[in-house]
Amino acid sequence: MPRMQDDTSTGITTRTPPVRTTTSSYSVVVVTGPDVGTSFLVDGSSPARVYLGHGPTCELKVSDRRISRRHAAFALAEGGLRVTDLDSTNGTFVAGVRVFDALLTDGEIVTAGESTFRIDAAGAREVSLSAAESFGRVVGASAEMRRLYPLLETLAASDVPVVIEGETGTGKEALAEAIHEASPRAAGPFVVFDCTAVAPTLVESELFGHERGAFTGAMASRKGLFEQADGGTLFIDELGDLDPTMQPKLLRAVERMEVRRVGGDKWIKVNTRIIAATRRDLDREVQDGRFRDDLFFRLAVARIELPPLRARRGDIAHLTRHFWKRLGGLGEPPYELLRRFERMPWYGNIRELANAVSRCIALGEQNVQAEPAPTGHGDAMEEVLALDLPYPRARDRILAEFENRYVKRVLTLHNGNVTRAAEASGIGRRYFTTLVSRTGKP
Ligand SMILES: Nc1ncnc2c1ncn2[C@@H]1O[C@H](COP(=O)(O)OP(=O)(O)OP(=O)(O)O)[C@@H](O)[C@H]1O
Repeated sequence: MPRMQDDTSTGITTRTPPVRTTTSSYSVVVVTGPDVGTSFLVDGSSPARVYLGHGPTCELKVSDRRISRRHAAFALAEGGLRVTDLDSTNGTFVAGVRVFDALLTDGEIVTAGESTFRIDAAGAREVSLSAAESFGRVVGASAEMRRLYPLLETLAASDVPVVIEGETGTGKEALAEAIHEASPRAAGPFVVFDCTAVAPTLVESELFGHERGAFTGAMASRKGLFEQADGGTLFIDELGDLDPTMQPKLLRAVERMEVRRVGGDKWIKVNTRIIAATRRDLDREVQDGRFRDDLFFRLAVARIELPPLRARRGDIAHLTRHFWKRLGGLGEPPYELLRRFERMPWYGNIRELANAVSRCIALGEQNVQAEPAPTGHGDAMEEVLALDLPYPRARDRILAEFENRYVKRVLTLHNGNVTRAAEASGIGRRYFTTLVSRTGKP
């Protein structure tokens, strides 16, 4: 049974949805130019942004070469259809004026390249939205997210490469993992590679492994991430930052599903699904020659855009409740907190929201579950000193208490993510994990 919750007090309703909903709709019709007659209907069943361009994955794909690969985006907005120029080479014009962002209404004409487009209001339309309020670990009840869920289910069942796009903190990695977990590969490994985290000279051995003696310091042979992810999914984060010299090698690995370790001479077969993410506009990277188009075609078989949190405000209260509960907040998050959060811009997106919730809980705002202190009150150091223990035992007690509180706090601040908590603590992941198990935290 889906959860029923209606919080009209915050102006946001997270009610198990009516499966059908009504939205406005607009047709974008090519009225002059090489693609005259082509049109695209933007309604509530479209992705949050519908792209115009000559790139292969644009919904409104045109052959006009004076239009950039991903030239502009259309999105339904209150009172009209919003057009946003995506830093195109030749610009987007409304009534002869170059625009970067404009609200269009019925009958308006947009010009780009050698083409003109007419915007036709197509009336209110009824569309179906998924009734789900989450997709695995990815939580979201806004129309923008519920529109995505059926596509995510289809992608999870398939084995095609996927590219997830979105600003930092929008949940790209969480979504990749959710797709993996909902896929037939769920029992296999989910392995993460961040293209920005490894020096360019080490990327090859990281991805494909190396043989003993392949380079100074290669004391033993080692499997690369492609092999480690065999039978599962390899998530390549920040794909747009992959060094150009590595791009043909990655293409070969993805096309043939075989890798050769650095310093090795045999090709090793792998069975690894690739999901990649980027905060960069890959079309622009391709257009500007920084990213190979053949690799782009191979990986962007399916493309998902995760809208920024400020573009799906309907999720703010829902996510706040989710994190509040997950991070140990007592009862419901305070009403004032929800109101304040709903007004904030969230440039750091969901990561920023999760951190804000954990700060509220950790810093003892209303409705916060009390931290279990050793005796329930007072300064832990004073309490241990008052026991008049021998020095080594007193020191161990205080250290244990410090470690316990430190680990708990940093884990809370980083949403339980051990890797990030270890980084923030400035200690190795392995040592941090030892601390976690010593303090009995998850
Ligand atoms: N829809 C969601 N529901 C629940 N938790 C989410 C959701 N989206 C993101 N998160 C959580 O927010 C944090 C940031 O998400 P994630 O790391 O997946 O973002 P990202 O887009 O990959 O960020 P970056 O581009 O910086 O790598 C994670 O702790 C993740 O679990």
